[in-house]
Amino acid sequence: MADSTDTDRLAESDLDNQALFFHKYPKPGKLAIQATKPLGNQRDLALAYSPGVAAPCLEIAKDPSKAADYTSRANLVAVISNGTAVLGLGDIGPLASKPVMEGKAVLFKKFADIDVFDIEIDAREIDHVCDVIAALEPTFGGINLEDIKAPECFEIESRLRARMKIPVFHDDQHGTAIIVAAAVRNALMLSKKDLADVKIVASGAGAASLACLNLLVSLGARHENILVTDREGVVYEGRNESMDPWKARYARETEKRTLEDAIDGADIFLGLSAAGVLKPGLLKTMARDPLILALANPTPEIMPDLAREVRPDAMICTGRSDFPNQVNNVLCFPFIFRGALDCGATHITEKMKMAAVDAIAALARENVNEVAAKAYGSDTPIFGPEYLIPTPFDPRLILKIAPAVAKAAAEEGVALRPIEDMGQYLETLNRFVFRSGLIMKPIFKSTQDTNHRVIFADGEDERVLRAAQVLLEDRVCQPILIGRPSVIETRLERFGLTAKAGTDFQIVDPSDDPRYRDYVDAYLDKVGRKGITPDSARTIMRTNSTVIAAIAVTRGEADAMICGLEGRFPHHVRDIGQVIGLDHGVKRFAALSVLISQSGTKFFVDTYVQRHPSAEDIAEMTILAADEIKRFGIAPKAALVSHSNFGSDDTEDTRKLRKALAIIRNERPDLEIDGEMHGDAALNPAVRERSMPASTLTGEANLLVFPTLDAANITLNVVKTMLDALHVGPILLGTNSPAHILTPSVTSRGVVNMAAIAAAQVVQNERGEDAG
Ligand SMILES: NC(=O)C1=CN([C@@H]2O[C@H](COP(=O)(O)OP(=O)(O)OC[C@H]3O[C@@H](n4cnc5c(N)ncnc54)[C@H](OP(=O)(O)O)[C@@H]3O)[C@@H](O)[C@H]2O)C=CC1
Ligand SMILES: CC(=O)C(=O)O
Ligand SMILES: [Mg+2]
Repeated sequence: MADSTDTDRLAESDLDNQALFFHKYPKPGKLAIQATKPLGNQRDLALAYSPGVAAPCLEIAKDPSKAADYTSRANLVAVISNGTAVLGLGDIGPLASKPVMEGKAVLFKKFADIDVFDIEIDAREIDHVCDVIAALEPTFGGINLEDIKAPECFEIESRLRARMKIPVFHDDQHGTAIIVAAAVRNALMLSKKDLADVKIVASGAGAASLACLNLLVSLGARHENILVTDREGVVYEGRNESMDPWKARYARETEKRTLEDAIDGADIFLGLSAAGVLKPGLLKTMARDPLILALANPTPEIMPDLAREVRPDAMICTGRSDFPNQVNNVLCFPFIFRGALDCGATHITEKMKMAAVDAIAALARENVNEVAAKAYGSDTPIFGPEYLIPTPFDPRLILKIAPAVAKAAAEEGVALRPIEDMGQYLETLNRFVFRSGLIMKPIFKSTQDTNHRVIFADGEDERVLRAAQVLLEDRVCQPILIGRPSVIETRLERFGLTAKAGTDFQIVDPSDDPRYRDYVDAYLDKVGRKGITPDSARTIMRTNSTVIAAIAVTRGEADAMICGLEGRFPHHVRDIGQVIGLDHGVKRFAALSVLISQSGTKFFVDTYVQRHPSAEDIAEMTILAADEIKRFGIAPKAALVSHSNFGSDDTEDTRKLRKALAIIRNERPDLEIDGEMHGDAALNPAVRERSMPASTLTGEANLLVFPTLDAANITLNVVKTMLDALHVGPILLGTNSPAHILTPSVTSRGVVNMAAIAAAQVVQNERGEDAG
């Protein structure tokens, strides 16, 4: 088993490699453009392009506000950088900044469904930068300036705000300031200190730091309580080196010259400078219950564990997602822009920023509701030193920040399209709660540090080896690999993976394992009367890694198993059936597949096992699938899909579905389900309403149940390919212990997801046993 020091070492050394791999495959980069209108025929072409396109052009020429109706502009933001202050990496230039800007674009999309063009400009002079950006106004609904260094960024932003009639927002300044202000407010509430009295020492006198200080001052912090340091040390009155008018506002008449001098007695350390600037010893002189905001990215001014050693009373925040209290502008920019775009704001005003601060700070102090709890996984956070602000995954962020910002915009008179019906607006925002594509989050969270053992039948496969490394680093489970140790070691080295076979994970070598005889006996116990002779059992136990994995699970040497990267699905089903068997009361296995795409998450059953299920089989698989879906924190809504719509045809299959519906309604009246119905009626309530106004299904179905394997599997693959969706699964339903059969086309990410699902099933089964 790997201890935490081992896994830390692995994580530090291998994250870079994984990040390079992640960015390169399957397509370089993180973004692509997607058309939102079909271009299926000559007529579509005539509408989308010449001659039809002239009509919206002329409408917009007459009335520019019509661009919001006829183009994507109102939901399109430019993330623009000149690469002069890229994270804490410094002035690495516009081209090298592109991965960060693509990353910001993806966050805009994921968290707030805002489309983004990332624009990296080769321009450093203020005039040049402003001319380039101002000229882009016709294209965009908003401008998010990113990683442009101080002091130029201040002038650039204020000039562009004056020149442009769309929101211009320098994220490193204001996004950071908003989230810092929220964290400070909540921390001071816990330490029972007043912002007007606290002493603040800042490391960094650049874009982020000065904007944070400005906002804190406007909230009540006092200039005379603030000391700012930069590369030259304390910013004092009379200093000439590396000064500018924005820094000069914080120059103090003081004898202090170093961070060490300045931090003495400070209540808040605000780090927006560079890695490792804050040495642990310096924390000793800080006031009681200090707040340490070590926000440099990717490596903070001090790592939380070092800070905690010296100051156990400290509240510690970083910009990173792998520690509690992630104070990062990602908590702000997607949501503030969502609110600003939705009301057609021409500017983001101080009042809109304050509304965002209030919303974020208040959210952390609210009880976590059921929906949000799912984003946090098993440990529901409680407001306190380890939970000063919500995580970026909290689905309530968009519901709170966007309306507050839009309301403030209307009050300030900068909203061209004020939101008229806030209730209705909230409804539309609700779509993010389940469409974020972050569906695997509760699964991963529930497995954290539980250390369950997942055995992989295909332990020599590159995808399994890559997955094993990720699973170890992310503390999802302890992988056990079946394979030849020498092959595994050579491949780990070849793929640049730092995990060590035998140390970081256990290996089961089928040709040389001391438990071999015990395994053969255990197998014969299971299958001895099913036509397997002792001789063939011995051969199978040397050659069939699915059987070996399954025996390991039944002997309690592993908690769950993954196989199927090679070989035929039905053979693996047979082996698992013979050894692990069916869960109590279950008659047949079935396979549930999840498709995650930009347009939502859908579950499909049975995609791999039962060719021609009976009505009883369909009822059973639907109930198993619905229960599995709850593990993802989703309430199942099932549709029995067919070529027939609520009795429009009468065939063997439609009768079968109707009978299945009756069985399910009888056995599980709690389940929201209807059928048989067309696929479009399942997914579109308006279509369903036309044919069956009295349907017991509400909204969009998320579980599609098919009459045959052909129908389910064909639909799965067609939809997956057309939507470029991520397939998670197949999840084998009905097993006595978690066991999953992947398909030969699975990626290493797919292996990770399925191992996490298996580990989460173990966790949940244990909880069920404890409760029972
Ligand atoms: N967590 C979050 O959400 C955010 C974090 N950040 C982080 O903040 C940092 C600064 O970003 P930003 O303000 O945009 O960049 P800027 O280039 O505008 O400012 C950087 C500031 O840090 C100072 N600095 C750099 N190195 C050191 C050092 N070794 N010791 C003391 N001071 C130093 C610079 O000093 P000088 O003036 O002397 O050059 C300058 O004042 C980055 O690490 C960035 O990742 C930024 C935005 C958001
Ligand atoms: C988070 C961010 O914007 C930065 O570190 O620059
Ligand atoms: Mg930035």
